Amino acid sequence: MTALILKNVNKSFGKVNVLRDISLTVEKGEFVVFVGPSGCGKSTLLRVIAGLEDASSGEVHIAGRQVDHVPPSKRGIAMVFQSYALYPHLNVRGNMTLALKQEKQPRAVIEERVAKASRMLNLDDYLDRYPAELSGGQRQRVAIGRAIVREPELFLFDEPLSNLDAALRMNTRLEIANLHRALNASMIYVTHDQTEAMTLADRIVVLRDGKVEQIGTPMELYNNPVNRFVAGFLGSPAMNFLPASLLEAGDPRIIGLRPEDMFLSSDGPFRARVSHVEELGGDTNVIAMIDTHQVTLRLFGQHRIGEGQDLHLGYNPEKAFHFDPEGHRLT
Ligand SMILES: Nc1ncnc2c1ncn2[C@@H]1O[C@H](COP(=O)(O)OP(=O)(O)OP(=O)(O)O)[C@@H](O)[C@H]1O
Repeated sequence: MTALILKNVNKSFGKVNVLRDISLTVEKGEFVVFVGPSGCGKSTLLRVIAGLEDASSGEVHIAGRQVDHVPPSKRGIAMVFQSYALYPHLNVRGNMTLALKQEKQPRAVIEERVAKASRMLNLDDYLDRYPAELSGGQRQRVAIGRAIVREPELFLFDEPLSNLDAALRMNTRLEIANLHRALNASMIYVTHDQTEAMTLADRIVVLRDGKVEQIGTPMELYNNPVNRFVAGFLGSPAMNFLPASLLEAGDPRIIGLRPEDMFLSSDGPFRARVSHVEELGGDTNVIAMIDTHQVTLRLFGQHRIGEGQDLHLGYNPEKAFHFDPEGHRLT
């Protein structure tokens, strides 16, 4: 059975079309990530799925049931927000059990589910604490635990890690990946952190201006983006774009080169001046100007390169992407 089907979903606020003709199928057990620039409609789409917003037209089906007129609490979904949204006057156990009590689940079921979720999330020692007595990471784990105990058909995550610091983000990201595996749950996850998107997703949906630009596995999108927008959106540092006329006068195309596919080469075709060097220890990012175009190279290891230095740069032609001036992919 499919976890979610969206059929031609549109949403407008007044005259503004925020979601445009979105169709998508999520299989049971799949982890699907929505990415896209700020304002592209990721959260609105999640809220339409959750029932917190009504679609202006189109259909939402969850686990085989059309839910367009079903209230959020009856859709079989559980949502985890960036802000945690815990009840401050309830302790961890109270936060995790509230929805189950409202559903009038038997006490034994409630206890069993809380025990299982708190074990999975390492929350056993915190069940009597109140949200104010927890760290940000612990609060987010409680919010995730609250979703798990409901055993939803579909988990919805809205940027759940964006309030956490970098180290905690990485740990919690791994926990979410483990949870997905352990629960074999269907999950939809909104983020604008593309590391989260690349590492967590079975499939990524790239949105732009309320429309789906491309859907695919992380590597499909990375290796075979349909256009310049997707090519530039996935990958960190981002893909470099250079006018092909730098190599051949009059060529209107744009060349796309990933930072790892450019290198130092004394007979390389590009002359560049280094504007900045980021030494990461294991890697070095070199930011340089080719004419008026900024490029980033990702070099393996440590390099003695200084600002203002002139370099010759080469690239691997097999790894080059070509786009027409409108950004459509050519090769
Ligand atoms: N209740 C509302 N009324 C009017 N416009 C809205 C409403 N909610 C969202 N919008 C608009 O819809 C568009 C999409 O917003 P949405 O929050 O879905 O984007 P997003 O991709 O999640 O962005 P971000 O990454 O910044 O959170 C934005 O232009 C936003 O201003």
